[in-house]
Amino acid sequence: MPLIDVHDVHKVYGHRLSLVTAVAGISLAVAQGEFVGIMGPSGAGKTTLLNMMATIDRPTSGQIKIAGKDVTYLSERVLAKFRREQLGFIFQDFNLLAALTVRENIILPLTLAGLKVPVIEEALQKTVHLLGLTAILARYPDEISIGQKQRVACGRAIINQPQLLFADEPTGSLDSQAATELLRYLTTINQQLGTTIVLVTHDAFTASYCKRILFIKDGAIFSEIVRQGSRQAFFQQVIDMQATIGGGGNANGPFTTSI
Ligand SMILES: Nc1ncnc2c1ncn2[C@@H]1O[C@H](COP(=O)(O)OP(=O)(O)OP(=O)(O)O)[C@@H](O)[C@H]1O
Repeated sequence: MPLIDVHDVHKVYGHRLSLVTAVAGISLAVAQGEFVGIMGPSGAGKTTLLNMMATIDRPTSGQIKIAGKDVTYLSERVLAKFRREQLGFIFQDFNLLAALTVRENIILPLTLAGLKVPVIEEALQKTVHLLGLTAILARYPDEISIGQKQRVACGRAIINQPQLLFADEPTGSLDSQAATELLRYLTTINQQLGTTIVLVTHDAFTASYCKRILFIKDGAIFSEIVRQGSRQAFFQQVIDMQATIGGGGNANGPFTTSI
């Protein structure tokens, strides 16, 4: 059974006189433990698709199952609990709370869930050890680097050990060194913790860390590539596919030189 099962999903925004079809009948499956990228031109429907899989947005029609559970039409209250317990999220702009320390930001999901201090402390230690954040726990977000900010956001996303981690342009605000670091940590999370990762990106270097990439165009799946050889070879495949798909690829983006 796939961990994520998307069946003929459509998403239409707007009202009768101005309808926008963001997703036009996508079906896909993501297996447990996969590291999947979603790419495609600007406006292709990537974020809409990710948000529907992440239960942040609802399909207009179609069905989405996560671990066999149909999440398509669950109530908002049930979905909020499901997200808190089963899913992790990383966004381009980190979404850290400026008034909280790094430590408080990372443990926030567990504090909100009302877990006991020793349980929180144990989870915190594991997370900060994995992400190399031990030395900066007492600092505030405006006292750390951009790359550290995204690692803190990553820590907050995985502290509840979600089976699924969704990331929307996680390297979009990072320089190439910080991006590389984050991508190595995401690889570790995928390989060591077995966390399934689904990531949206415009960037070929970022995508080259995935094991499989779905290319979306005009709200539909255009093609798919699977990494078989080296990451460098996969990077070239991504660039080639971006050239084929056209419109909005980032083949000359800031990270292409670091390959
Ligand atoms: N809330 C909304 N209301 C109306 N239209 C929307 C909304 N969200 C997205 N759209 C439209 O749906 C289409 C797909 O948007 P989406 O953000 O999913 O694309 P994307 O591939 O993630 O684009 P980008 O790479 O530029 O972020 C676009 O035409 C967009 O303008």
